[in-house]
Amino acid sequence: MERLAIVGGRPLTGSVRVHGAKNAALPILAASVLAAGKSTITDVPDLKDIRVMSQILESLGAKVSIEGRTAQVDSSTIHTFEVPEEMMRQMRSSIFLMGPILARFGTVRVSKPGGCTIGSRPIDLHLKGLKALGANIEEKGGYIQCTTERLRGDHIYLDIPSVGTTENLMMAATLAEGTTTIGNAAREPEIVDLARFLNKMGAKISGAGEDTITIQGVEELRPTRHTIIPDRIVAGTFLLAGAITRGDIRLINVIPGHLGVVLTKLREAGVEIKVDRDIINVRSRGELRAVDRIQTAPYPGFPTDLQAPFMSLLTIAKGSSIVSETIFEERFKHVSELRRMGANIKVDLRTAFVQGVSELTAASVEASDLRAGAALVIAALAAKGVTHITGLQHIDRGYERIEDVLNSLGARAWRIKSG
Ligand SMILES: CC(=O)N[C@H]1[C@@H](OP(=O)(O)OP(=O)(O)OC[C@H]2O[C@@H](n3ccc(=O)[nH]c3=O)[C@H](O)[C@@H]2O)O[C@H](CO)[C@@H](O)[C@@H]1O
Ligand SMILES: C=C(OP(=O)(O)O)C(=O)O
Repeated sequence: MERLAIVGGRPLTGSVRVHGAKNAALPILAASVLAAGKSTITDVPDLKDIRVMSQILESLGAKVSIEGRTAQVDSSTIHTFEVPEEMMRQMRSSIFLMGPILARFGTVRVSKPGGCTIGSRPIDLHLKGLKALGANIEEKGGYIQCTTERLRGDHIYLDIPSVGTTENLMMAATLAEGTTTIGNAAREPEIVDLARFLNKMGAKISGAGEDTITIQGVEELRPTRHTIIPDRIVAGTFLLAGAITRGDIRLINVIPGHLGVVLTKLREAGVEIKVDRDIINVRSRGELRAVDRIQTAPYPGFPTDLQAPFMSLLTIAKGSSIVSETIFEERFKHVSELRRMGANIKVDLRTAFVQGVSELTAASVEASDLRAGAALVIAALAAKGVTHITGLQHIDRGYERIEDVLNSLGARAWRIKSG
């Protein structure tokens, strides 16, 4: 088992370049299945989930090469239309293969996907949408078999603006006969990036980033080249690291517009934020102040993926803050670990009441999921003493060598291997 040791209390200073977004790269890699031929995707982050996605693509028969942050996927050699169960279980994003394989080959067999344990995370909306597009779906022995002659466009309304469902259906509809509309679609920037990739492949998608997306089906797509957008959740995490350590850091390669409400809440907390095109400077000198309410919501609302890391900042902000999680039922697992570090947090169902304390103290804590892990890293950077964090496999799903980046900003963090 590996753990991360972090010495708290060192202000972070310097510059960091934000890597490409995991949540854009994963569906885009899956979308490369839609066209026979070699697509080139740049600024693909070097993360565990990306390696799992590339193994899945290879298991289907695609040729994948990743050098640095450039991935090339040649989908002309795909010969298998089933994703092995052990790979499906490794991450939620494995479900992104369902729409593209079905649309191109007329058949696909997958099992229920795994992923972070932050709630029940069913896939009913994905299946309902594919059925509306004419797929025959049979669920047996934990597997889901989908078949179709050719998908047909239809009007779909999502009961919840689900990010993954919007992406899966948008990919599937590109090769359907006729026009599909997706109402109550999710509007996250990663969906817009996927639509840009698909349109470069020859798809006819309009309205991505808005409430209703329209996809006019085409006969065939062609491979293309694309650069992934910067990761707004990683950017937000480093902004919080700068803020909690009373540091002064500069983030390069960010799209500030993707972080609107996060920047507003940081300013409310007394953090100085300066934006200049694709650069954000964060400086934290005065007192950190409690924030009246943070309520997670689909984009452009406050991102659920930054709820836990932001809560770490609030643990040492003066006054009482309220944090409500509306997207996932079990996304407060960081609370018990933050309490071990001295945080004063009470939880009532999906709302946390955070009473700021004067300081956190180091402890041994466990990351239960990716962003809970990020929250513990943020807290450890400010805590008195040396914090030890286990569960690093979760953190490595979303952050490239996090300790190296932190150390380049003046932190002291290192991995310890133990039996
Ligand atoms: C790889 C990726 O992009 N992951 C992101 C994506 O996850 P993901 O796409 O899984 O999240 P969704 O937007 O689909 O989930 C939103 C809500 O809808 C529910 N739901 C979803 C699908 C379904 O078929 N039925 C159903 O009930 C979920 O349980 C959840 O309560 O969006 C989440 C919400 O912004 C982020 O936290 C994740 O980081
Ligand atoms: C929950 C997340 O990822 P996934 O949907 O891949 O589990 C996340 O990125 O915070």
